[in-house]
Amino acid sequence: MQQHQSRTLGGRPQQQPQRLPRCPVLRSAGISRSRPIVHAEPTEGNQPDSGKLFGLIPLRARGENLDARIESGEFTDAGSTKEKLTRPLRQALAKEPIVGRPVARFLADLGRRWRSEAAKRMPEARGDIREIVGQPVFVPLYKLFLVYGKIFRLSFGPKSFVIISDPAYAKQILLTNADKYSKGLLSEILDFVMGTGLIPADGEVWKARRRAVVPALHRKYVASMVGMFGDCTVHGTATLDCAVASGQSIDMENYFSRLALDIIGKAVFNYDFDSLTHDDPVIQAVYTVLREAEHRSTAPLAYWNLPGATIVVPRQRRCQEALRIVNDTLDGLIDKCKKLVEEEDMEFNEEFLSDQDPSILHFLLASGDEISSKQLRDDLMTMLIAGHETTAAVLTWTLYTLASHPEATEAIRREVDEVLGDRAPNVEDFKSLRFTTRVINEAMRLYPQPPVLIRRALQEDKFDQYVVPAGSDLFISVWNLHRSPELWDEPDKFKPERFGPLDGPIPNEVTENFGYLPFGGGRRKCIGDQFALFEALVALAMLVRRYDFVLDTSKPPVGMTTGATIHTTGGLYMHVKKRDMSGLAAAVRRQETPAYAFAYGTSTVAAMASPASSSPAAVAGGGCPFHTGAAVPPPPPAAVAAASVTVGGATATLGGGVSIGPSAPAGPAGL
Ligand code: HEM
Repeated sequence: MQQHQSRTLGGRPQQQPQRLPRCPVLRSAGISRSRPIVHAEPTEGNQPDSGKLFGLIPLRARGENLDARIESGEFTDAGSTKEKLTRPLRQALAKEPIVGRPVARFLADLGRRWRSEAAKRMPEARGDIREIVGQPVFVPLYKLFLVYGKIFRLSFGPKSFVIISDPAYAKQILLTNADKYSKGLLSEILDFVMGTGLIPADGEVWKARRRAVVPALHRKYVASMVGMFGDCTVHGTATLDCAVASGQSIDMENYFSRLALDIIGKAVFNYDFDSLTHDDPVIQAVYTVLREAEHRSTAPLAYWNLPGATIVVPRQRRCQEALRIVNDTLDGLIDKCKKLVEEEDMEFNEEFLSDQDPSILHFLLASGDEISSKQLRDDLMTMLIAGHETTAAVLTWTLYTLASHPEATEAIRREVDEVLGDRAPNVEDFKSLRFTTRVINEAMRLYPQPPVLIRRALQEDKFDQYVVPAGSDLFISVWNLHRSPELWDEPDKFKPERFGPLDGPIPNEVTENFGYLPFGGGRRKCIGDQFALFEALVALAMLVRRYDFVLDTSKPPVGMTTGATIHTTGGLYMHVKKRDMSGLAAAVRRQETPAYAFAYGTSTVAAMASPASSSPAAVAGGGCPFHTGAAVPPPPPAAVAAASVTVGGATATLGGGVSIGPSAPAGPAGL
């Protein structure tokens, strides 16, 4: 790897980009409909909110600045400057045999020493933060990786970060020397929402919480969740059917965000957000808090720590209010579950699971784990956030990728037709849904969630010749690892076959020797990896089998922006059509009561073919929270004013806006 000199990244001010609301709920609720000016294919990104404060350089200009400077060779200047400066003198002296040659030899020795010292100094890019802020951070990091290689320091004034893009170094940080690292910056950023939950916690607290929480995701629990994934997916098809009937495109990123929220709410604390069919203050509050966590992870100034910021800054005031709503809701759920535990007559064992409430919260309380309500809340909040955005992003980018790979879509369908037919998957089916799993594995390689893992060195550590002092902040760029030309053949191409024969092991950090980290690795590896993979698999298998998804080309191209996970810049708008299954054998299209209906009782799979989904009300499309701002205008109010449609457990009153009635008990055929 070459040695490089420190450089200054500069930027020129240009026009200010339009702000883009990233919250799917806000977007779908039409609170702000602004669209980004600058759009990029998903190798670049768009301006998040923070770009407005700290940089006036639009994305393209920023990217081009960096590209132009890389091309100019300024970052590839290698070796010792002193050695280079003295080289012409040495060459001139070498021509003079009496005095010149001995001096030249002396200078050559010195030059060798300078070069070897320089080789021990880590390559360093000095920058103007404006060239990085405001675009997805992993994009410039990738460009710099291609020039600087597997380890380099990125410095902005007094701040600096070590960027790691090498599997062996990643393994050292995550596995072999894991006790030398903490979550550092991440704990500071997430403290306001996760406190000492598993993701930000370190040391003894982390050990204790991991010991307590991991057993809750036992085999039987995950198997029962698979049934719930199917139910939630089916519930969500009402919304897709609205889109089919109306002909309007639908923001599938928003859709998956809501699906994942509904699932994680039930899985973690047995709360039915039902965000797929309605909006309410709790859902809004959850999204406000999520967006704030992302905002804080991308903002270069921790202004919220300034005295009075939470009172004076409107955004921070809103965040405090949202936190209060979420905390109150969680406290209520904790109290309710405590009462259930007191009243129920269930013996606790390591596979404890209650039909009435199979949540992780129930397991934790029934286990007799003595923890404060605050710690419990921190744990629940952590899992809510960790398990929601990630899975939603994986589904979003998988579907996006499939849109340009019809052959993969067809292969998924063949597999699902054969293995499942029209029923939802159960946990046993995963052994057979191998190609579909590979598609998700490959989409997670191309779009890792999160794209960067953050650590702080608690002690000095060494990576080959490079010393990283205690206190250093390190970014393991999973994006760089997953797209490294040294590790992958045609790294930017979607090739699910790259992981070998389908009957081989499911790729993970061990099979790929830390070159593939979809769920991290080592002792802080994701505790929800199986849960999440099953969740994505159920949703993808069921939806791709039943619907055709086609990108809405009338919308701006899909670009990337980032918070904790990779978001699209303006939504993933797709036209949805029912798949033509007329050619399929009737036997495959049978409806049956699935064996998975374990913990969440009523299965709604049979409702997939319910005529209610094509009722006039559904055709109107106004009941979908997704369609409030869609391109095709809703029907005139008079036509829909009195219409109502029952969607799963909620009655949606149609009227051109999001006006959703309270949950009403509806049978499985409610769809
Ligand atoms: C596709 C979905 C998911 C992806 C891509 C994902 C990814 C990750 C990654 C990369 C890490 C490691 C972070 C680090 O080392 O800094 C992690 C940790 C974690 N994940 Fe997930 N995750 C997903 C779903 C879930 C779900 C569903 C849950 C909960 C049910 C969950 C709970 C956690 C927790 C608690 C941690 C912290 C573990 C620790 O530090 O001990 N994740 N996840």
